Amino acid sequence: MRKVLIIAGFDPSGGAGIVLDTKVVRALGEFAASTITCLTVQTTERVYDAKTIDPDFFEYQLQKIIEDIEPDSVKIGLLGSEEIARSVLRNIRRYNLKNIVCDPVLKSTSGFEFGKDKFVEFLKSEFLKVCSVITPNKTEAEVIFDMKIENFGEDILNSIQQKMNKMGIKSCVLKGGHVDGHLAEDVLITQTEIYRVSAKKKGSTDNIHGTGCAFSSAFATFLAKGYNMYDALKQTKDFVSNLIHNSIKIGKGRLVLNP
Ligand SMILES: Nc1ncnc2c1ncn2[C@@H]1O[C@H](COP(=O)(O)OP(=O)(O)OP(=O)(O)O)[C@@H](O)[C@H]1O
Ligand SMILES: Cc1ncc(COP(=O)(O)O)c(N)n1
Repeated sequence: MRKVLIIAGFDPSGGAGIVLDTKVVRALGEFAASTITCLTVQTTERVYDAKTIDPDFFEYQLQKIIEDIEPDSVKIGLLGSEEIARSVLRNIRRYNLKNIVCDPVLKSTSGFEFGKDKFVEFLKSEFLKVCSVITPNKTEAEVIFDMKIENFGEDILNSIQQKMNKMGIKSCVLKGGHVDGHLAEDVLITQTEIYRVSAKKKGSTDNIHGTGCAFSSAFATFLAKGYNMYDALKQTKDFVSNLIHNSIKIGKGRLVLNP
């Protein structure tokens, strides 16, 4: 069995974060271990508050679990602070971790801001370049690449590719759930290639949450299984689209995925 290490935050409603991530890895037949970066007060309606774990304590759990399970891939979700991000970076280097999928979570679907300016600058200048692939949504990509992204036209994608090369970012999947249109299109941009996948859109993206978390944990699981980037993306897209089309209402707010 393949082992996926989840580094992410805790959402008590189970709609996002580590609870959803571990269910995704399990649904795909592999084993998930997890380290918690941050606790949230959160329901299907909104995020009320978030508190990052003490950075030394976080690093202690991270190192012990890496030494024990030796993961085949890593999914990074909500980091929540520069200190936690620095700790993750240090240990990616120390243990020479591979197949790292980073979902650069900056804001929840409901609008809660998880990252402040210094944290974002650290991600852009030092953190994202050590990841195998990053999976920003439209808003996160606009912050990371410092540009407006109205659509996934050739000019915009070429400009992102140039910026990635300058910043040292190896690969990026731009997720298009929040881009207008009747298709949910995502684009994998590597240093040399641009590759698109799409699926039928269901309802309003703003009414479902956890899609980005499920996407990055599925992607990390397919990399752990040995798929290349393109095949991992195709498999992930099918898996997540299916979850979205079968999303359920468990509380008073948004629909959630139920892998
Ligand atoms: N309404 C939808 N119908 C079908 N697929 C969707 C829909 N919304 C998003 N997707 C797909 O779900 C995946 C996640 O994309 P999205 O842009 O929603 O990420 P996100 O904003 O980080 O998610 P979230 O913030 O909800 O966790 C992508 O593959 C995207 O194309
Ligand atoms: C612990 C945690 N991690 C990530 C998200 C982002 O997910 P979403 O954008 O669907 O709210 C979240 N709300 N909570």
